[in-house]
Amino acid sequence: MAAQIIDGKAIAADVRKEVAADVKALQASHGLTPGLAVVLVGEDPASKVYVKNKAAQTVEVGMQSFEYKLPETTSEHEILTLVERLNASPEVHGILVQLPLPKHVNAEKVLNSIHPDKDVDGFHPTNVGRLWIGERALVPCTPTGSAILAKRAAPDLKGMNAVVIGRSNIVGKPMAALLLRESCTVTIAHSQTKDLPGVVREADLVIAAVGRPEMVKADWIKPGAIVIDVGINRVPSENGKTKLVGDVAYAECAEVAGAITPVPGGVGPMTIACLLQNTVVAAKIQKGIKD
Ligand SMILES: Nc1nc2c(c(=O)[nH]1)N[C@@H](CN(C=O)c1ccc(C(=O)N[C@@H](CCC(=O)O)C(=O)O)cc1)CN2
Repeated sequence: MAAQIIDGKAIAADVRKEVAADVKALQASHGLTPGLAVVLVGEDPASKVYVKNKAAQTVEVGMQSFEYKLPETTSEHEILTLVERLNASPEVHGILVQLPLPKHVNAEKVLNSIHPDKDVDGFHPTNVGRLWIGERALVPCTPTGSAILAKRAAPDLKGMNAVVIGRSNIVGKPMAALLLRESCTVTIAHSQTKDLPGVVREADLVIAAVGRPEMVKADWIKPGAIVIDVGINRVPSENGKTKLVGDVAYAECAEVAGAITPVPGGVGPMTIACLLQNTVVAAKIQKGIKD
């Protein structure tokens, strides 16, 4: 039987509606309008599109958007100075530095300079720690979006065997922490995992976040499993142009899985929706407002 297609575009639109309602409520109760600052350094074409979409959606949900587009040659010191200014700005509740940064910039240093309470990417070590010990934290957007999509397919993930393929700080590790919070039994698999197909075959829930086009094949998937594809890979297409594919061989896996996310239109749109959600959370944290 063909899998249920989990529609990330539609679910992201639901999340944005909820954020817009939260923003209205905050304005009414505290006179507070959350503000998000996005910093783009350089000319990466995909990053430019993502930043444009972030700014547009920020305004759409009723928040303030601050965009900083800096040339490729901007020094690390200049970026750190800007972040320092944004850390101190009362109008800015969330700060996001778009990745990748140019090679001459130490990305870790820049990300760690963002105040943890304004770190809407959830990459700061303080938020990483808060997530793992179960404190109120700003949680990375892509894993948060992936968990929301998985829960649309199965509202209760408790007791499921979840295999996360990929161990990045941005997706794999926080994803594992979130699934643990949902009481899944979590395995983090990676390039050195022995018999990766065999490990994935045990999973009721597969999160593919390796960055390798269509690596996960149908015979890796347990029949009925939920498959969440975090990969966004641009590959040559038949017509001489390029197309986007995930880390999962979608057509064949959809024949075996119980539910599956497409690429595009799956996890990608959730990343920005969850960023908006995090900006509201950040504003509340800064004003001492309980959830
Ligand atoms: N500071 C950060 N940098 C980057 C992040 C991040 O979370 N924080 N993630 C990615 C890029 N990204 C958001 O910034 C992002 C990627 C993809 C999508 C998306 O909607 N994708 C669409 C396809 C879009 C296309 O056609 O290219 C989809 O999957 O349907 C949104 C946001 C790296 N940098």
